[in-house]
Amino acid sequence: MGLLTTGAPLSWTETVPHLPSLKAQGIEQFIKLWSLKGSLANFAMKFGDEIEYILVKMDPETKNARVLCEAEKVLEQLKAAAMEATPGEQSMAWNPEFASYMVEGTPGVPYEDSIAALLSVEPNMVARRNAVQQQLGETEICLSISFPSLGVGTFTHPPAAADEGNPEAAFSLLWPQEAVFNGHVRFKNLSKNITDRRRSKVSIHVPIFMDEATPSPYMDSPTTSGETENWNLEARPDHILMDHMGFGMGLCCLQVTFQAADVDEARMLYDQLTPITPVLLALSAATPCVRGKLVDLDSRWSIISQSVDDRTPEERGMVESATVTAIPKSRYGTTSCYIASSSSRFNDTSLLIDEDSFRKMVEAGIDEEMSRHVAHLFIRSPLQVFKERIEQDATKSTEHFETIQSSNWMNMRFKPPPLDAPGMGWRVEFRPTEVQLTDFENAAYCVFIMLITRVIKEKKLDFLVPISMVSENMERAQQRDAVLHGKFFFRHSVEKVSDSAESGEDIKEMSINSIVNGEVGGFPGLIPLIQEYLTEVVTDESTHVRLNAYLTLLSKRASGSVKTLARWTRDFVREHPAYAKDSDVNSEIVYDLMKEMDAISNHNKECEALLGSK
Ligand SMILES: Nc1ncnc2c1ncn2[C@@H]1O[C@H](COP(=O)(O)OP(=O)(O)OP(=O)(O)O)[C@@H](O)[C@H]1O
Ligand SMILES: N[C@@H](CCC(=O)O)C(=O)O
Ligand SMILES: N[C@@H](CS)C(=O)O
Repeated sequence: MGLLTTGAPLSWTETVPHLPSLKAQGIEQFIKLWSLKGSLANFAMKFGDEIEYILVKMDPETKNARVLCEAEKVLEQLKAAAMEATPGEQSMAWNPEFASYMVEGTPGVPYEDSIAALLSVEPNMVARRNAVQQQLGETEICLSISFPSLGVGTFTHPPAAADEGNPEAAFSLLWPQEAVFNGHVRFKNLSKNITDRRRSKVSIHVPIFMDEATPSPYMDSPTTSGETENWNLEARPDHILMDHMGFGMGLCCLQVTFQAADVDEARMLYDQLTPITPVLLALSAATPCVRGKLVDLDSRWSIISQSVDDRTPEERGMVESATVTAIPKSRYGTTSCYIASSSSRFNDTSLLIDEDSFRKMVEAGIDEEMSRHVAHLFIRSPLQVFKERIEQDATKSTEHFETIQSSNWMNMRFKPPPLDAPGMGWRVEFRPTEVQLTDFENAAYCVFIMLITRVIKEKKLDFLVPISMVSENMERAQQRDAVLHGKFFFRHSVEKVSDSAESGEDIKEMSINSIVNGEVGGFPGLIPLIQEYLTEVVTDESTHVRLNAYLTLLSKRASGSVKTLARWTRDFVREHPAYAKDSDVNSEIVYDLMKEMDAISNHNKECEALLGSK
């Protein structure tokens, strides 16, 4: 959801003169925050999930499924209904997301660190889905997926045409402004400022899945008449092309946030969970259809990365410059460094930092690793600044820090306690997991992430590999069927850090199956490690059974005995009578896919291939 402060937003041109001051204030705010909150201790472990849902309008007569752009109205109703249901203590909370067809739901208050809380994750998700569905009409459905045919013809309801080349719509030939959430300026403003900073539309390339009848080479063409020449300049053989932030940020995920006891524990968890993020990306793969085509990737990650890439041509290294430093990646991308002092030897890539910010933090007594992490975030420009609040008092606001922090979208996010929330501690957010179709699956992934965090904490396990290997693993995790065929750098011994790890002796390339389920005589496996922990802390048989159902799902996904949503969707498309084996997922297939998904997520249909036998 990001930072949702309000006011009159500055355009990118208006922001430029203020950049040095905004960054200086942002760092001053972080330094202040560190001095006020750095020594907070003894916070209880808490956690919460965030699920992004989409609204879909089904038209049984024409067999069309379109995204329903009514999130603003639905959110208002959801908030009102939540208030009415349990005054004072709401069981769910609702927030906007980038697209006008998305809503984000979280538990009303974070969960406590207890086994009972783990068991309440799924019922809460069920209640959330029902709550959204209750606000919808008969032919309107709520799904926790990324919509497969964004940008294909008139893909919204009410119908809206892309305002071709309109600067307000970030010049997209395919995406209408009506599909961006209008109830908060953040989303349109981010989209516009990204385009303006970059000095061109975003350009998103995704390799197409080459099926038997897919034209080869495949050249994408715009669905509208305008700007064909520019489109052709951007298009790449065998790739589909998309030209708006919505194609990325209009996709959905499942995120889990943890509160740590103190800042040191938060740093440790941030680092230890980082090598596990690619494993979850591969294991949760759910995005094989993009812009109405089967693609040769299984996840949303690189699409979102390209969709918010605000780097200038000089920063992207496309135009030589003696004064501008090239930045190797987008602001949505893989984590660049570990942040605990003890992890620093695994930071094996050169890290771009904002030198001035770094110097100020070190001079203020903040250690080098933390200063480097924040100075790395600060290589990015603020994209969301409000006229009324350019000058701020660092004892009262952290807005300029948060503006940069909340638009650095990486595998993990390290979240300082807000200034004005005395009960809130240091938190870390686990961000890459693809959202799953059913509440059972989303609960399974959330509980798994929570339990592995618990195990890391209790058993002091060490998963660190050089950060360059995490980046490589993130690339591998997105590949088609990475869960079955990918190999990932992983430590095969989880003893406390040893010197051998430094020389790489402790690290092997392992399959997701080996990492998740373990190897005979080798790596014990994440699930066996969790199970061992559960036998120590859970005495009640029925609790074991329920938690084991979640672990079994992930275990079977890892071994390939049940499909990821990506594989299941691919198979559905390829077996559909209207599929011509040419990679095209036409409107009839999309309609039937949405219908099938709705039936499965509402328990009207069993799906053993996806969920396993219960
Ligand atoms: N004290 C806490 N400890 C752990 N989790 C928390 C805590 N407070 C909130 N959460 C969880 O954090 C998530 C939302 O975090 P936050 O309110 O910081 O949202 P956000 O701004 O959307 O974050 P982001 O943009 O980083 O996703 C929810 O899952 C919520 O349940
Ligand atoms: N929808 C984005 C996340 C947006 C956010 O950071 O809140 C994703 O799928 O990763
Ligand atoms: N929802 C994300 C992307 S726009 C954010 O607000 O940060």
